[in-house]
Amino acid sequence: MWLELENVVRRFGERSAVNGLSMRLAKGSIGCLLGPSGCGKTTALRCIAGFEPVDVGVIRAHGRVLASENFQSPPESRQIGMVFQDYALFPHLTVLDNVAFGLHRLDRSKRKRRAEEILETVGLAEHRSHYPHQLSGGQQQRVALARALAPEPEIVLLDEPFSSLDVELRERLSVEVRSVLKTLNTTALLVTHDQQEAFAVADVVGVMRDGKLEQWDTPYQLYHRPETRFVADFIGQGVFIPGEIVAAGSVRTELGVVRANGNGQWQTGRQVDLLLRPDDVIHDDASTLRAEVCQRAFRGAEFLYTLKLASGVQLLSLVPSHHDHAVGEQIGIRIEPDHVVAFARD
Ligand SMILES: Nc1ncnc2c1ncn2[C@@H]1O[C@H](COP(=O)(O)OP(=O)(O)OP(=O)(O)O)[C@@H](O)[C@H]1O
Repeated sequence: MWLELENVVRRFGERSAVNGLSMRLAKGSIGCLLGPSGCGKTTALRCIAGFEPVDVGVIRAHGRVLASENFQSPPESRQIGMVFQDYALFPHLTVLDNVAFGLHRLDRSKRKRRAEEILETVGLAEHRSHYPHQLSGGQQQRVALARALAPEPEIVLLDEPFSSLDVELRERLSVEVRSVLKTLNTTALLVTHDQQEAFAVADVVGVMRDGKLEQWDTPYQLYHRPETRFVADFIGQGVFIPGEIVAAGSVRTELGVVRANGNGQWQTGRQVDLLLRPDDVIHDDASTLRAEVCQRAFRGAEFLYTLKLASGVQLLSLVPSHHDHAVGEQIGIRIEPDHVVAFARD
């Protein structure tokens, strides 16, 4: 593994900001720590970079121990590049000089060539003589990325790199940054509280809660196979509906018997909650199962309908927008069972 954290703990007084964090990232992979404010993402990143010591546990990277309880290698020897939220560019240096800044080991002409090469990769070659204030926020962040990548670090850490940008730019830049990292086969770890960003950039995402990971998985698995309710709630939209297990993998609900993937034991008679995502509830005129439209949000290509069952239980359903139904109308629905997940009720 190229980056490995084993049971890492970092305490501030009584409180453990990072509290038994374990994760592994393969060479060339992009990982992401995703979680609500205060869950310890930034502290974890700072421990990896060497700006915070580790109280318990070990951090290994590219074949070396970087930090453990009684050892801290200095940040500058870790071969780790950092990209911060606020770019932290030098205002009095040109784009080219900003990027060349970290290349002090190379001679002058090699520095310039390397800086030009990496500016080409991030699509900013023609801005090489500009100063940071002459660039847009997105361009400045790409310069910051180029500067971090120029010395060819073994790992790049990105701390909320897009959060000061507007939504549209954020989306575009996440895709661009992923493409640059993949082109260079760079191993990277991103920290964000924005799920869309995590999914757009990373191969593998860890949902953090109270200083540790709830699940470290592909975006697809996190969305369709959340292992805990916290992950199910934090990732994507959805509702829980009550049910009872009637056989392994079968749950009786108000919607009929639904096939489901379980995260608990399949004892017959056990009470569970089924997670239904908006894409699990399909609009089907031919279905005898009916639900009333309570709310609708137009999203261009689709409507997000909030539907009410006879019992009053509400569902969300994503429906192509040419199916234009009014609030109060009854529509036919069926459940697409492939991805339904059941959670045992305590
Ligand atoms: N230097 C510090 N001294 C004391 N407490 C700290 C310090 N740094 C972080 N903390 C605390 O540790 C917890 C985790 O903070 P951290 O910044 O790692 O969270 P985060 O998930 O990155 O949050 P955010 O998304 O809001 O930045 C918080 O309760 C924070 O107040």
